[in-house]
Amino acid sequence: MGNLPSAAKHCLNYQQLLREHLWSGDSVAGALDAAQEASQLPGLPEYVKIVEVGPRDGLQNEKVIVPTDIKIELINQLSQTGLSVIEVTSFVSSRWVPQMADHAEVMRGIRQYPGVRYPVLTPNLQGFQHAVAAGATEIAVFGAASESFSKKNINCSIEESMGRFQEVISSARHMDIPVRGYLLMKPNSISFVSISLSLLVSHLGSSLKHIYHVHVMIYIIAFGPYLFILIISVITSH
Ligand SMILES: CC(C)(COP(=O)([O-])OP(=O)([O-])OC[C@H]1O[C@@H](n2cnc3c(N)ncnc32)[C@H](O)[C@@H]1OP(=O)([O-])[O-])[C@@H](O)C(=O)NCCC(=O)NCCSC(=O)C[C@@](C)(O)CC(=O)[O-]
Repeated sequence: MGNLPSAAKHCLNYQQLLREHLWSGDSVAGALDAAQEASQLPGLPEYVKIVEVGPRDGLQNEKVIVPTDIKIELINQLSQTGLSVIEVTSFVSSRWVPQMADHAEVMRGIRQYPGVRYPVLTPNLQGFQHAVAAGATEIAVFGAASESFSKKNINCSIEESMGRFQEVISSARHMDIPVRGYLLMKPNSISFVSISLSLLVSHLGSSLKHIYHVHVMIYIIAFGPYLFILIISVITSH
């Protein structure tokens, strides 16, 4: 935690701030003051939730497949940095994403630290069932804002994907498993954010009554001399 850049520290939520101060030996009163001060700043949200997606989003893009024990060690070490949510892996087809083929081994192999949540991606009911069997207690579904992106990523239309998510979400709700939703879009699709979100919410409305957060995540990725901006909308249920 002490190594986090100060900008990142300001993104920590109240519980994190409190924990950080306790770890560093500062008084709880100091932590409370900092949290109260932050929550009183006009226009700022009460907290920002950080989801560390490196073990899943990062490693799925590696050309060389990272060995399972290294992934487990990475997640175990991340668990000790003060992060409260670490996305562990994805229960997708190994034909599509061979980098995530060891999803069950990784899920079973990590040490789950108290206070840290370990969600996984589940594109369909099969993925969800395998995830639960491997011990996942929190999941995320992911859809796309364009038909071509949806087909390319999860091999189905947007409408079909909604049906799959509905199955996954209903099953998750029966098991009291929290669900997050990603909505993927190309960088130039910013204007579609609100339309896509309202479509997604209205499609899933019946099974997603517990939604109360809609976030837009902005990724800025440096690639050589270029900067890419990726906007992702995230709906969280917890
Ligand atoms: C969605 C599927 C599975 C559909 O894949 P499909 O081939 O259309 O599935 P299907 O239902 O036609 O079944 C075909 C075969 O796949 C199997 N199958 C079916 N489902 C599963 C499953 N869950 N896990 C493992 N196997 C599965 C199924 O059992 C069958 O096996 P067979 O009988 O031929 O041996 C496939 O298209 C897929 O795995 N896509 C990968 C999508 C993916 O992981 N994309 C990257 C994550 S999204 C992302 O990175 C963006 C995000 C979220 O990070 C935001 C950001 O960028 O920050």
